[in-house]
Amino acid sequence: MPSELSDAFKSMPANLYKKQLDLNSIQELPDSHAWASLGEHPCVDSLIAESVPVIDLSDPNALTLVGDACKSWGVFQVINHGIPISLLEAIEDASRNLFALPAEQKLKATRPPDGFSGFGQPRIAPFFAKQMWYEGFTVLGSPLELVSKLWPEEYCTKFCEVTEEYDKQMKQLANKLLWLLLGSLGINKEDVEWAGPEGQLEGAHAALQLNSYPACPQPDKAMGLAEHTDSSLLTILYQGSTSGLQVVLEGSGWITVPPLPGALVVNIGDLLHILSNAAFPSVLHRAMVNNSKQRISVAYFYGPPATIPVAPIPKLVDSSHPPVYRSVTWSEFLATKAKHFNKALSLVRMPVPETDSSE
Ligand SMILES: O=C(O)CCC(=O)C(=O)O
Ligand SMILES: [Fe+2]
Repeated sequence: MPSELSDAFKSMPANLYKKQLDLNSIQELPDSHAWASLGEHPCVDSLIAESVPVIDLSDPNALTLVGDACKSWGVFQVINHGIPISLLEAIEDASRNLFALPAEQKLKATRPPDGFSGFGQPRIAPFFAKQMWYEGFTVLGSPLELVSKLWPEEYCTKFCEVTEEYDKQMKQLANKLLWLLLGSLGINKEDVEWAGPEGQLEGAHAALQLNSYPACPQPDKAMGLAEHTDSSLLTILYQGSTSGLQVVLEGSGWITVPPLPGALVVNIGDLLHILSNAAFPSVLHRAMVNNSKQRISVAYFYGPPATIPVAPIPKLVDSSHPPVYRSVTWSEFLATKAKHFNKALSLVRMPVPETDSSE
């Protein structure tokens, strides 16, 4: 099993750049990008009154509100989160500049088939018959080596300064959110072995994913990012001011997470679903496109140290709540997901105990 996060895809190489078209120059939706069945899974915004909770982190009731949102939705938006708007705007600008580079220039920094960082289609692309109206740039660790293939030193330094500051501030927020989320389940710093004595989660890993969805000539037939759950503990998403993110509301269907000025979307990932012994659902989500403007989003995937076994927290396990999952490291889970995609969680699920038929 891979020991480093960056090695997670070594056993499942996928060429995610080879056939990439320059989406900015296409006037008509090619068949390769036309998703026939989208109409079967429409967005139900106009049919339901509910919406993804918006939580003010400075609210004295934040713990309860966050706990309720995580249990029923697996996703919420946060305001008063402490990340300056100027930093959110700076990372959006930096992403726009990156994606505006000419296609042949981007080829110099494509994601290697078995690697993590660089330009490319999403890792989930091989599991879908059609291609997504999407381009991504993933950063694990410092992006300096990669971006120095794209820009002169002065531009690289600026880009790296923004991503490093973003990473630093997101890490603090992710830490705070994780303890708040776990706190809502009655979990303290002593209950998580890898948290460290002060709960500082020193070894926590994170990856930054810059997403671009160019304006699309036929948005009702195209898919930005197909439905998936994230493999993280939690993901913090900045979606700027352009709508596109949708989540599944169980029993109702897809609903939009509307962009709110300065707000961040927080969603539960597969590993927190496991850690919480399935108390928090890992929310299914997707991104749609529009025909008037490019949409940029920035996802910060926050997870545990790469090789620490993640399992349901013992305090959440008892005879009436047996462990739903076996333990798995983030690296192992990423490798499993790369191979089996939406079956990965079921592959780490504990077998359901057989019931005694004589009773
Ligand atoms: O662009 C979005 O709204 C969603 C992005 C996302 O789900 C991801 O990067 O995993
Ligand atoms: Fe996602």
